[in-house]
Amino acid sequence: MMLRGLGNKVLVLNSLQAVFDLLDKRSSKYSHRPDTIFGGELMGMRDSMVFLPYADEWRAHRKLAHAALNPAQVKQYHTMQEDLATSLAQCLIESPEDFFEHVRMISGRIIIAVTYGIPASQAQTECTLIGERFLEIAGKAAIPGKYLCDFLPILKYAPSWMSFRREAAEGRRRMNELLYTPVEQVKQDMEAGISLPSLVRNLLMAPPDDVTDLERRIKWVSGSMFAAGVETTYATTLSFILAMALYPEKQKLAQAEVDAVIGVDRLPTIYDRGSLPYVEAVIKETMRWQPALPLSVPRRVAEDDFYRDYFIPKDTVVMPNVWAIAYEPNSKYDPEAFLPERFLDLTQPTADPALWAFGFGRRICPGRHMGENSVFIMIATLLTVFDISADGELKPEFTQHLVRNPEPFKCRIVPRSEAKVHFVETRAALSVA
Ligand code: HEM
Repeated sequence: MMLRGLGNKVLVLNSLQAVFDLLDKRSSKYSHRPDTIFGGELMGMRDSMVFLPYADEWRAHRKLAHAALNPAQVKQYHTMQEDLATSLAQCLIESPEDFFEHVRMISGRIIIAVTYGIPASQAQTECTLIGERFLEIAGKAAIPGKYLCDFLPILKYAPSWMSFRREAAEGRRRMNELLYTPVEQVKQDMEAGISLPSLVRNLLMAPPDDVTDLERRIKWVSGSMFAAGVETTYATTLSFILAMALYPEKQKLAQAEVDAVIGVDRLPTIYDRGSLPYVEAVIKETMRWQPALPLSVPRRVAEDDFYRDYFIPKDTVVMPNVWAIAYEPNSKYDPEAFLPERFLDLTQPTADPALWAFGFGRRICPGRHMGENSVFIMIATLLTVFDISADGELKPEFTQHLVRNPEPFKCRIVPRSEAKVHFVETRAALSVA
């Protein structure tokens, strides 16, 4: 579907086949990002990995990200992720009604811990808050049409006292704080010999060959991790809590599997992932039922192209309509229903969200292995320790941002037994993160 307006052209791709044909098979033409005036130019986010043009600078960032986030490397972050999932359980035992804030703070702390290795201390909380302050403005900058200057680029020359110019300047200041403060902390910790394993420490100690201008690039890569990793992890975990409150019978089935496989005398670990197929199906169904990025992250076509007799002009913005892929009609399973079973049925396969939720081709999410582990350990820990149920009538509503989050809702999150509370306390006492 092609949309045109105010001199812009937007191509919406509504099938997995079309998305693969263009974004995967023709990666060299379809791997650019659209330019934005507010976020990209005025705030300066154009230099972050998410928005960089598909060129050498982006390749250097991806090389650093791959060195730190490939499947072998992410294993060293398992303990930190498990510690922080336990922290989430502790917070929920203390004040379950604040579950939105707790999931948000722990999603941020996981990224800070893995990226900078800063332990759970004032320093880590401060870094998370620095990141959150940046996201307040960056999140708005990513909403198409939020700022008029993105449609009328001439407005970028407006006087600096105008409110959107002042907001962009504040966004730039907050972004610089996120880029510099935590990396400086890691360098100090390394000098003092107290740094923990982290993406930044590993890259500073053993940079990949051929990457020059290392420190500046490490700052950008690590800052991009926070911006790209927090909201998606948070949105997926909150959608899971909402699903469990709406579909208690699915929660019971997942809890029965957890109890049978890991037993009733410990908390889950990331190594349990392969032994919990129903829990994995619940996670896939959560990602399908409410995709965190329903229009993925837009691309821009580098040159004129033809596809199935259609002409796609240079600079067209391309939106992979992940929502349409997730809700593709299926003769056996209603796309509107929350049915993890669809992912266990080999006779009527449903496209696995691993194929579309993390993006496509050369720009596929570099944090997907880590993100999947974070989501798994938070969800498996919640299923082990708590019963989640609706508190009054639940009408699911979602934000209309690039990353789609549930709007505030109420639910009860109650420990399943005193013994579970005890495991959380015992495990928390061993925590280093
Ligand atoms: C459930 C969790 C996550 C989901 C659903 C998700 C999804 C996505 C998607 C759809 C894209 C766009 C890819 C494209 O253009 O085709 C993306 C890009 C990106 N993600 Fe993730 N992500 C998640 C977690 C993370 C985490 C934990 C990190 C960092 C540690 C991360 C870092 C990034 C970065 C840096 C990019 C930009 C890549 C580029 O433009 O080259 N993501 N992610």
